[in-house]
Amino acid sequence: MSTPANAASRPAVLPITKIPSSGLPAYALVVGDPARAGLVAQLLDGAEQIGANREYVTYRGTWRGVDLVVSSHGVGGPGAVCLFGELAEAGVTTLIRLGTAGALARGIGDGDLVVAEAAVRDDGVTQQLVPAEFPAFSTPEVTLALQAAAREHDAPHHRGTVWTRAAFLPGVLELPMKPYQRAGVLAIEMELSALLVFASLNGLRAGGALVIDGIAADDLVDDDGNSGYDPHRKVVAEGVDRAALVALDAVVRLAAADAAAAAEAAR
Ligand SMILES: O=P(O)(O)O[C@H]1O[C@H](CO)[C@@H](O)[C@H]1O
Ligand SMILES: O=c1cc[nH]c(=O)[nH]1
Repeated sequence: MSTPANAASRPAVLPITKIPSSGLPAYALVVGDPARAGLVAQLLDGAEQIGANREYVTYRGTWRGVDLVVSSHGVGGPGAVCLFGELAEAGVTTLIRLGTAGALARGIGDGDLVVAEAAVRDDGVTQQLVPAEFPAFSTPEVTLALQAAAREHDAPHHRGTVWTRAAFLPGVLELPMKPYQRAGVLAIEMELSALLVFASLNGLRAGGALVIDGIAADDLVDDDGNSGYDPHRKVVAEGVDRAALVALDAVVRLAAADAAAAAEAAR
């Protein structure tokens, strides 16, 4: 049998993340911080690092019998989309962002989890992929799996919309924090809408579980311009540990449902 020219020339690893170019499992957790990817990998059975380049560090392993990858995407939507694209090319079809975020609404405490139903598209990249009116929404079954897993782990959690914003802190322009707060947006972070839109455009499933690391960084800057943003507190680390288990168990729930659907289809 002859080999198609493009298959013969396919690289063993992909150029931006250096992950294998094919054969990855269907499920991925994506996180901003490479150290967080390592932390999740430590929970997995048989974890091995399968890629490391720039801010992108990827591990593969098994959680409760489900094969999955965990990858870091760094800070910001444009770079994160590079990871999502290469994961999809290599075989991933479901992506859950396990991130951190600042609280925008009252009643959301440090270490709490926000399960995202949708995101405001201020990510600075998807405007170049599809018109701005296109929605950024989580796949409903991913949202429900995350919520069920959060309940199972007694993790304090909230479900709703988050604001994905390219600018970590504002410059001289006024950004619409107050209107989004009045609209009920729960939290602010920097990559989720890029993931949700990328997933929609590519027929993938996606969602987000975000650990609250304080109020929005905008509101933590003092009169002298010093930032009080501190995502390194114990309450946040404990929230991340809890959220990692929630996200992994959400993957188990999705995998079980996928297996049942495949068995049903085969009958
Ligand atoms: O902790 P991660 O997942 O990186 O998420 C949040 O933290 C970073 C800002 O410090 C941004 O990437 C933001 O989205
Ligand atoms: O992106 C982020 C993360 C935490 N807090 C913020 O205000 N923004």
